[in-house]
Amino acid sequence: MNLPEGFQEKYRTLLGSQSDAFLASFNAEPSKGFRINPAKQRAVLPLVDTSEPVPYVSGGYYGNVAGKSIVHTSGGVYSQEPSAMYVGQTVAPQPGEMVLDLCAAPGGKSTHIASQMANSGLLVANEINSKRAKILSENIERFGLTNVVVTNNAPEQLAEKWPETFDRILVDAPCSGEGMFRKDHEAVQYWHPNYAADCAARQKTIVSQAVKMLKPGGTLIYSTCTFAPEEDEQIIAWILKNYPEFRTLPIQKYPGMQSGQPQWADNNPMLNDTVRLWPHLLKGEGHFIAKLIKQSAQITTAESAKTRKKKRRKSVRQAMLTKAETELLTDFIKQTFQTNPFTFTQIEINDGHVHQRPNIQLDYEGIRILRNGLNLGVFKKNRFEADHALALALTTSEFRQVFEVDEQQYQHYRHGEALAWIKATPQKQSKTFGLLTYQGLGFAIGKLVNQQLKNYYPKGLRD
Ligand SMILES: C[S@@+](CC[C@H](N)C(=O)[O-])C[C@H]1O[C@@H](n2cnc3c(N)ncnc32)[C@H](O)[C@@H]1O
Repeated sequence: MNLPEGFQEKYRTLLGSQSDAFLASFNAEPSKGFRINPAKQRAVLPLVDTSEPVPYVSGGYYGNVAGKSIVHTSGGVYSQEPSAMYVGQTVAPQPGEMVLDLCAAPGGKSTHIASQMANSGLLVANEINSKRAKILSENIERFGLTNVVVTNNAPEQLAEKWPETFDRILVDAPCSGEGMFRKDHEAVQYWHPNYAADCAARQKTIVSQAVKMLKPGGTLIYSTCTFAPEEDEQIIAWILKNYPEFRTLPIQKYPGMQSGQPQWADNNPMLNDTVRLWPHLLKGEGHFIAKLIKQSAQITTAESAKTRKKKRRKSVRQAMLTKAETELLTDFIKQTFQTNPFTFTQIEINDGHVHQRPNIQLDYEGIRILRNGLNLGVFKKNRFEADHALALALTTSEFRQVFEVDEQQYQHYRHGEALAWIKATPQKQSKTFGLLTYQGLGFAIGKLVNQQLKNYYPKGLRD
């Protein structure tokens, strides 16, 4: 790979005797990996090669999974390069917590974080870029997550709304991406001697908003996929200097991982707690991770009281279903599921679209929401149409009708075609929704009508 002269010089100076190995690593193949969705593990394990586990991530494996394979489309796995998996592992959310992933698209860390929360508590997965936020939302859906709200806002807008709200915040910052040069050759072209400093300025702006949203006692995780000290140790040194209520927490170092380098910033020994993953020392791309705890209140007591009052004044705006809509939805649930899998008190309707919000609620006025928990479906004239998300969030045993398809039918359905279905037995009810599975994994919703499985595969996902 052609690396800019300035880049090579910079890392020769910083890395000394290690620099040859470091620069040579750019000519090696990038590492690939996938993470198994714990909720679908039993069905996925026989279908993937788990011979090479990533030693520092439970459920993480080296290898490649095709995007069109059933383990991928059913949300059984998330393809993620191995070093990046250590970020979600370091976040280590506890069930029931309120977590914010501030720079979340396309969703690698969010899907990992939410998987560890086992659908309890709340994860707000935010992405500033609207196109990327849509992809994030699709990945949250694919992973079958029901406790996630996907938002599309600038960090400043969220901080205004949610002061001292979260137990954990991840800032997986936009960065110069030097650690991804092997994966994305184009990224090299953006490199210039001041690029890291430009990125650092933006990172400080983002972090300063994250700091406001963290509860006292809360944990901030900061990560980048770059080697540049300006964006790594120097950002953490800046946080420690400007926000004295923060201190670092040690991150476990597995073989091949190194401590952050205090001498690349202001020599603060706390930087030894941070971790660097180098491509010449382990099988993975370049990453930096820091974990910090906020020890005391960031905003003054007077300000907190004002915020609490403001929060109390805001009533929760929850659109309710009409009697007719409730009846239609109840019929749909009875016909489709063995027992009611939903919590009615959390069901809301927005423009005919029905969703079950997570059980922890925030004030979302003025916030752009792309997904709020689990999408159930939409009212259309006098019927209720099931949402694709149900196929991914619910298990096969929850559906009354399960249609196990073969390889060819799997491909056809994903192209958008209806399937002839003559296997219908008397107990298979006509005109009701059911789950399509392939190799035991649910991947779509379908409706059996006159010995045909009508296609409900979302247009945007067809191929
Ligand atoms: C490293 S990527 C995040 C990757 C993601 N966490 C994952 O694991 O899939 C950084 C993200 O920050 C977003 N971003 C860019 N500028 C931003 C800003 N000023 N504030 C917040 N996020 C920003 C980018 O659009 C990008 O999606």
